[in-house]
Amino acid sequence: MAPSLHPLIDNGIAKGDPAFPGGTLHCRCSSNQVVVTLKSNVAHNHACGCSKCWKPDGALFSVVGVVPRDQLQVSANESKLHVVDRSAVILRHACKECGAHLFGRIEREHAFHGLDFVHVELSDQKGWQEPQFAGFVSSIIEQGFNPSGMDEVRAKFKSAGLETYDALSPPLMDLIATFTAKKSGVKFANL
Ligand SMILES: N[C@@H](CCC(=O)N[C@@H](CSCO)C(=O)NCC(=O)O)C(=O)O
Ligand SMILES: [Zn+2]
Ligand SMILES: [Zn+2]
Repeated sequence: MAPSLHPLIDNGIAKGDPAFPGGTLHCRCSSNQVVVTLKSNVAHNHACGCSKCWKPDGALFSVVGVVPRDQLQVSANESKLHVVDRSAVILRHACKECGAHLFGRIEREHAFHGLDFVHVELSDQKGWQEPQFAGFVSSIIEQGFNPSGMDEVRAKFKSAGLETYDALSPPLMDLIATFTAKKSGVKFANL
């Protein structure tokens, strides 16, 4: 049987609504759920195979997008959140009880500083931007996925209409490299 990439991808991707204004995310506890309100849609939503992004049970990939951090607020049960790994670049705030990651925040100097990372499957609403690409695909091998299955994984993404990359998409890698270049004082050559 083909492996599950992610529930939002396995049975075909539902297109989002570009006019969707945002909504709420909630953790998976049966009571006293942590609730996060987003005042905008997500951007750069993507499947991520890295070892740190939160994946639903049985899924090989996470689906994660970003919102400006000033558009995100924790609306209920904030005291249930803890940071999973304080040494990571993205500080992932997860529910201590159910383990769902409500948001990831970057506090250090970084190309993506100011953006929070969120998982739209934690919302009951429809209209969130659909996944745009798959990143860190080869990283699933580091977590125990047999490398012989990678062709099938990449083919499955392709049939769902997603490009696969082993880091982020070219526009996002360009943003990171531009940030690094500017930080080191590089002067861009004129074409
Ligand atoms: N092979 C590593 C890769 C981890 C990695 O660099 N992940 C990216 C993408 S996460 C969302 O797209 C990253 O920026 N990580 C920073 C962090 O996780 O704090 C692995 O699998 O762990
Ligand atoms: Zn919870
Ligand atoms: Zn990731």
